[in-house]
Amino acid sequence: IDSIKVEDTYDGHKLGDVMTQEFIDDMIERFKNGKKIHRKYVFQIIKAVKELVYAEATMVEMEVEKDTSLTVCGDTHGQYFDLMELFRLNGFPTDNHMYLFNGDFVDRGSWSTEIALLLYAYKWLRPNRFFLNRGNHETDDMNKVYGFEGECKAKYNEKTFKLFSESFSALPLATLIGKKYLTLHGGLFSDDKVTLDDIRKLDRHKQRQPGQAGLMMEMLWTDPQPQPGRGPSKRGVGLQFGPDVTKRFCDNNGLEAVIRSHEVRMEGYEEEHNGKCITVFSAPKYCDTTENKGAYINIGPELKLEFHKFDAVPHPDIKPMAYAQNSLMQQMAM
Ligand SMILES: O=C(O)c1nn[nH]c1-c1ccccc1
Ligand SMILES: [Mn+2]
Ligand SMILES: [Mn+2]
Ligand SMILES: [Mn+2]
Repeated sequence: IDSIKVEDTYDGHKLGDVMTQEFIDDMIERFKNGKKIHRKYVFQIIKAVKELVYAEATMVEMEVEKDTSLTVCGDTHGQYFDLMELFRLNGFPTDNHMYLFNGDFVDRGSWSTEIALLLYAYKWLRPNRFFLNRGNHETDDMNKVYGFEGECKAKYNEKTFKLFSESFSALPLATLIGKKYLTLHGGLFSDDKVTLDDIRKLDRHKQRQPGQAGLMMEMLWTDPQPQPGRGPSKRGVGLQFGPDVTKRFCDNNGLEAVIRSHEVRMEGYEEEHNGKCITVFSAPKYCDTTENKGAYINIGPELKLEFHKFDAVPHPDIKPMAYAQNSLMQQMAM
């Protein structure tokens, strides 16, 4: 990247070798005004974060220390202006206001590069105060179809997407909060015997994409169901798990609850399975069509869950999936 020179005419804040709050504040304003940042900085940010998250455990373990708090957010799906609304209501990330984003940062909404770069910039600035779990939309197959690949190529270039793709494969798959709440994007497993240690021991670097079977796929794809036992997934990938599965997993692993995302909820969140399976979704008015609220969860040092809902805000007139590459049929017709 050193060979790339930033032109004197570039009107944005300059980035040196380390991330700064000033750079982030300038980037937030540029993105709000429909501007981009220099591709040199895009490469720097993604490469720095890829190295940071690569070195993290497959299950990150963190505590909410005295005088700090943690906000858990669910899917944001490229809805940058709604993420700004969340930060306006709940506070921007700081040293003692930590954030965890529980996957599906990108795809669908047409400001996916803005969201990904902002979350990455915060990760680089405060790596031990800002946490990212991989979602099923941090994968090549989904990004090709649901807009992120097309948006990277349209706003930046092909290399930008390749770097993001490599960084997505490096992301942790779960984050344990205060030994009581396991957060992951999708949900639980086809096997009752899976323990936190199995997740810790999972070598995520051996398998870059989740595929159609296995622990990684299930962590990114499964959904809760009201009936006991396990059932087929409505998505054709993964499975559905009932309240008994969640109870056994929590009891076997000393957990209070599992916090997951991956599905829209009309109120932005939902406590299911007798409060042991919690869904949090942070993309209000999803795809500009569903009349759902967004939500986030605030957790203090006493590890109590405080649920907050919020509404979508107006955004520039760019539709969801504006950069999605031509559909496969159209591509074949080319
Ligand atoms: O984009 C979504 O709605 C989504 N969020 N998580 N998984 C999906 C999805 C969308 C289409 C097909 C399969 C999964
Ligand atoms: Mn999603
Ligand atoms: Mn998902
Ligand atoms: Mn919208």
